Amino acid sequence: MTLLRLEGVTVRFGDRAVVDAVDLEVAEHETVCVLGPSGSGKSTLLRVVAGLQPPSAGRVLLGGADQAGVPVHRRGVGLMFQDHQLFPHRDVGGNVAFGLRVRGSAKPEYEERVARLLDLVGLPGAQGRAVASLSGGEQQRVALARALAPSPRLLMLDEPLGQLDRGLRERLVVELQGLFSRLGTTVLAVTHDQGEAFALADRVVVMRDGRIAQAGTPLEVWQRPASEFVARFLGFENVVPATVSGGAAATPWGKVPVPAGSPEGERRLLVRPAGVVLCGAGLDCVVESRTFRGTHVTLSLRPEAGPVLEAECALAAAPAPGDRVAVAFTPSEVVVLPAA
Ligand SMILES: Nc1ncnc2c1ncn2[C@@H]1O[C@H](COP(=O)(O)OP(=O)(O)OP(=O)(O)O)[C@@H](O)[C@H]1O
Repeated sequence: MTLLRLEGVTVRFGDRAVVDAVDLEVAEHETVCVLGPSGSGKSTLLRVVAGLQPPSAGRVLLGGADQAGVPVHRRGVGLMFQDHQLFPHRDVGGNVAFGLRVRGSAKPEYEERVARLLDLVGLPGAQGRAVASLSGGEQQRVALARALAPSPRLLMLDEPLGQLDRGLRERLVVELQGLFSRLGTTVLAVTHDQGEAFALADRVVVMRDGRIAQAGTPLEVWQRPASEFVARFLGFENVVPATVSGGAAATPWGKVPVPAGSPEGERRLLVRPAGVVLCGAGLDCVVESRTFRGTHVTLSLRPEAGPVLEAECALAAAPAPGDRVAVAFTPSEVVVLPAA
């Protein structure tokens, strides 16, 4: 069932639409991550759903009910923003209990719930600790427990792990995912970090200039970016102009095979690095640099023609900078994109 529905939501500041006719649905128990570069309108979209920003046009429906005129505290949404989330002068328990006390819960009732939430976020018994004594990751968990405390029907996260270092972020993303699925929480999160979005979300929504550039499962978006913008935003660099016909594309790198059924004509072409394969004969390149990625190596190759190519290869097979190599292209890793 649909919990949240946005219909043609537009927010204008002056004559600029920073959110532009956005339609979006979030199903119950679903985690949707809105992803996009800085300034694409992600936070503004969240603020509209929360009731912190009135839309200039369009409707926000929660559980089928139009939220026009419904104030923030009556929408039943939980909010967790990236900074200054915690009250520094309250202890951990006081922070988590805040929303419950405001709602008028009795002390024994909320104390039990606070204890259960702190267990859930991996901080059992931390009620009496001072906020200042917590690490960044612990503070993030307390903020999460506080947002979850009043059992919001929709939890909204704005750059939830933005301040944390990568290792901690990766661990917390996995924990959050488990927690949301155990609790059956419906989540709308915004982030500019594609790794975070792809790890957390059932569905990702990529925004560009206030509009939805693409929506789909992480796998769909990753495998079939809808445009050069989305491809580049995901970090893919191998995008060139191409003329597609008869199962191949004429590109600055020469002929590149494309998947069967690809659209023909003047297009843009994405070759994922995994589809640039070192082989005995093909496009001659010089290795410019290589970066170890743990499970594989990313190579930056200077081809005899066309722009620099990014390739991936196994650790053991990695050539060194300055080496001459030849590459061929694997059609399953090639995506024909619309012309720019
Ligand atoms: N109250 C406001 N008045 C005028 N312009 C605003 C206001 N709030 C936001 N904007 C502008 O709207 C655009 C979108 O802002 P928003 O914060 O929604 O983007 P974002 O995608 O969340 O970016 P970031 O990732 O940097 O937080 C920005 O250009 C911003 O400057």
